[in-house]
Amino acid sequence: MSLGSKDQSKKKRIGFRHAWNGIKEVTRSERNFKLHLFSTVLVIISSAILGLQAIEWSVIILTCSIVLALEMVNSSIERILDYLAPEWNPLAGKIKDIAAGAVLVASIGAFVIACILLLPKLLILIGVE
Ligand SMILES: Nc1ncnc2c1ncn2[C@@H]1O[C@H](COP(=O)(O)OP(=O)(O)OP(=O)(O)O)[C@@H](O)[C@H]1O
Repeated sequence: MSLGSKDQSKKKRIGFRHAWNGIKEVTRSERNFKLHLFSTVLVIISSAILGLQAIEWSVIILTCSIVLALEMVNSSIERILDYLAPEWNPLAGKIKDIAAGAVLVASIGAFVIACILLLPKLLILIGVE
């Protein structure tokens, strides 16, 4: 039986609320996510002050979103493993390390991109170049 359009839009709203609850949960409980969120806000404020072009904004937003989303996936993997394998287990440890490594790779990439896009404009702004 197919859902009516009213039921479908209610289902979509509920799905969005669950996703929002997930964002609130990691913001509340994950120190690393808070750190990445703070860095994202800092980069966005700096980008606004330095006047990036549309394509540069797109790269910055995409990069920051990837880091935040990966941090959330990493937190989910940690919780799944804490639930399925609460005791010490070498395989669980390796899986957690790999997931944390994925976040680190994306974070290093984001840092390099932020330097490439923001540093030259910052140097011009403070009159070094
Ligand atoms: N059940 C386990 N068995 C073996 N090693 C584990 C286990 N749980 C955690 N570890 C090791 O401790 C590290 C930290 O795991 P933890 O679940 O405490 O994540 P965390 O401190 O929140 O890490 P992150 O900074 O990546 O969010 C893992 O990367 C892994 O090396």
